[in-house]
Amino acid sequence: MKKEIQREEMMKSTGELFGKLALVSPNQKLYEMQRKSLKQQVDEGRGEAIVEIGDFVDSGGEKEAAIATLQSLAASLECSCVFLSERKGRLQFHIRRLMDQTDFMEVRVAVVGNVDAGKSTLLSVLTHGQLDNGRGLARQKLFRHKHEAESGRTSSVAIDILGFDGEGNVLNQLEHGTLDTAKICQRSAKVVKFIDLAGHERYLKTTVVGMTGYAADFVMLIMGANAGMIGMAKEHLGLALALSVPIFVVVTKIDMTPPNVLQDNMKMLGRILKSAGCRKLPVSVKTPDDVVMCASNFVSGRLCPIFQVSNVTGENLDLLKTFLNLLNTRVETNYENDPAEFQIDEIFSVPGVGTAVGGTAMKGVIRVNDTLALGPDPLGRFQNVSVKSIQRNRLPVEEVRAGQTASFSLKKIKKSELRKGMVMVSPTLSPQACWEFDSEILVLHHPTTIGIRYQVMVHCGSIRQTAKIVHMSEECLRTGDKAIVRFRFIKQPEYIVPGQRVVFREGRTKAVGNVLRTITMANSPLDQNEKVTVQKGPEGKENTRQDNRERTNGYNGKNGKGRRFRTKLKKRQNIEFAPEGK
Ligand SMILES: Nc1nc2c(ncn2[C@@H]2O[C@H](COP(=O)(O)OP(=O)(O)OP(=O)(O)O)[C@@H](O)[C@H]2O)c(=O)[nH]1
Repeated sequence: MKKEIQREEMMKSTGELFGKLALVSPNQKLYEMQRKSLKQQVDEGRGEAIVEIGDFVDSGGEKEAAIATLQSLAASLECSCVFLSERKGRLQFHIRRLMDQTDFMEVRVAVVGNVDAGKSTLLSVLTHGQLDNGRGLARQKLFRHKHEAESGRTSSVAIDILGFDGEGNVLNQLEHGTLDTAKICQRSAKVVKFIDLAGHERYLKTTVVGMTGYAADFVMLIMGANAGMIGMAKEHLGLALALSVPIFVVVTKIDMTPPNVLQDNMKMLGRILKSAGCRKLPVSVKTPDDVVMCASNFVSGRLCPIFQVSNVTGENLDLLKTFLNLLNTRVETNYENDPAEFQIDEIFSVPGVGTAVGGTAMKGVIRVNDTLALGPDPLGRFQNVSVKSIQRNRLPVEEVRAGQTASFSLKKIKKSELRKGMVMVSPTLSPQACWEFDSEILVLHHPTTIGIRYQVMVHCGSIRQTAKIVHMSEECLRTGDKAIVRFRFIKQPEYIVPGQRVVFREGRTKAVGNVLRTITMANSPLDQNEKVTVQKGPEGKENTRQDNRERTNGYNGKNGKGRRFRTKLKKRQNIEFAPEGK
C-alpha cells in the first residue's frame, strides 16, 4: 500500500501520470488523479488538449491497454479522443470537449499576402474541398461570405469559415452549390474563421482594420513559391509582428515552381523570419508529428510553422487542415470570469428584429436579457441596454463568451445612436470614456520626423479615429524611435483600457504601441487657447490645425462646408467639455 502511494506521488511529481506505467490498469485512486489532471488540461486549453502517452517499445498489449484507459478518461469527461501521431514510441492524442449543438470553439485567422499569392484559391480549396486548375478555377467558386451573407453583418472584409467536428473531420459541405454557414456552425466543435484581407497596397487600411478590429488570433501569411516574399507580404509580416499576433506561413504553387527557385525563395523566407526584426524560429512542417509539435508550441509566437502546399495537386493540404484543427484561441481562460466587455465593429438593422450590433467579446460572458452599459456617445456617456437575442454565425445562442464573435439585437436602441468603436461592458465596471491616453509607441516608418500636434489615425480594437499628439517624452521621433506619447482624440471620447494594442497610421507613416494610461473625461479639459500652428505641410508651409482638420474630414472649405462644419464642431466641443451636470 505504501509502495502504491509512493508510486502515485512520484508519477504526480514527475508529470508521468500519462506514462506507460500509469495508464496500464491504474487503480481507482490513480485513475481519479489522471482524470483530474486531464480535466485541468482541457479546461486550461479552453476545451482542448494534446496529450502524449508512452513509451511503448515492444507492445505486448500495453499500448492497447493504455489507449483504452485514455479513451475511458476522455469519455468520462465528455471529450473525444483522437490519435494524432507517433514519435519514438510516444503517442499523441487530441482531446476535445464535446459541445452542445449551439456552441462551438472559434479561432480567427487573418489571411494576408501579396497579390496573386493564391489567398483566395487556398481559402476556396480549404472551405469547398475542391482543387484548383492553376488558372483561377477555385477562386471563382468561392462564395464570398461578406459578413452580410454570413451573419447579417455588413463589412468590407470577407469572411470564410471552416468547421471541424469533434474528431477533426472537415464539415464544410456544399448544398446546392453554396455553403450553409449556420448549419456548419451547428454541427461543428470548432470553427476557423478566415478574415480575408486584401493583398493590394491600396487596401492596407483594410488590413490594419482586419488585424486590429477583428481581433485575429493568428495570421496566415500566404507566399507564392514562384514569387517569394515580395511586395505587400513583407509589410503584412511587419504589421503582424508589431501587433504580436503569432504567424504561420503557407507557401503555395509548389507544383509549378522549379526546385531551384523554390529552394532560393524558401531560403530567403527563412532569412527574413530569423532576422533581428522578426526573431522567429522557422519550422518546415513535413509530417503529422511536426504539425503536433508546432500546434502545441505555437501560441507562444516564437515558432513560425511553414507549410509548402499545392492547391492544384492538394499536396500537404491535409497537414495544414490538421494544424488548423489543433489551433486554439489566444484569449486567456480566466477572461471568462471577468466582467463582460464587447467591442462593436458592425451596426445594422434587421427587418422585424430592430437594431443589432456585431463584434467580439473580449472578456466575460454575455447572456440573453443581460443589461450592459453601451457607449461612449459623443458626450462620453454610457447608457444601459438590454440584450434581446444573440446570434453566432446566424445561429441563435443563449450566451457568448470571451474570444467569440457574435451579433446582438438590442432593445429600445436606434441605429443612429450607435457607431463602430463603441463598447458594451458590464455596468459593474463603471466605464469612463477618455479624450486622451498615453501610449508607448514604436515608429515603424515615417519619411521625416514626428512632433507635437502631429495627427494620425488611431486603430485600437474596433476604434478608428484621428488623434493628435499633445505630448511626447522625446522632442521628435524618426523611424525606429520609441517614446511615450500622449494622444488626444479629435472628434469624440472613446473607451479604451490600459494594455490594449494600438496601431497609428497616416499615409505611409506607421507606428505601434500599447495603451499605458487613459485620462478619463473628468481629468481632460479642452485646451481652448491651444496654438493652432502645427507640422510642416507637403510644400514646406506650416499647416494650421484648420487645414489638417479639413484634410482629415474631407472638407475643402471652398464651398463653405468647412466653415459650417467647424462651427458645428466648435459648438459640440463646447458642449462636450461643459462641466458635468450642466
Ligand atoms: N499551379 C498553381 N496555381 C495556383 C496555386 N494557387 C493559386 N494558383 C493560381 O494563382 C492565381 C492567383 O491566385 P489567387 O487565389 O487569385 O491569388 P490571391 O492571392 O487571392 O490574389 P488577390 O486576390 O488578387 O490578392 C490563380 O490563377 C490560381 O489558379 C497552386 O498551388 N498551384
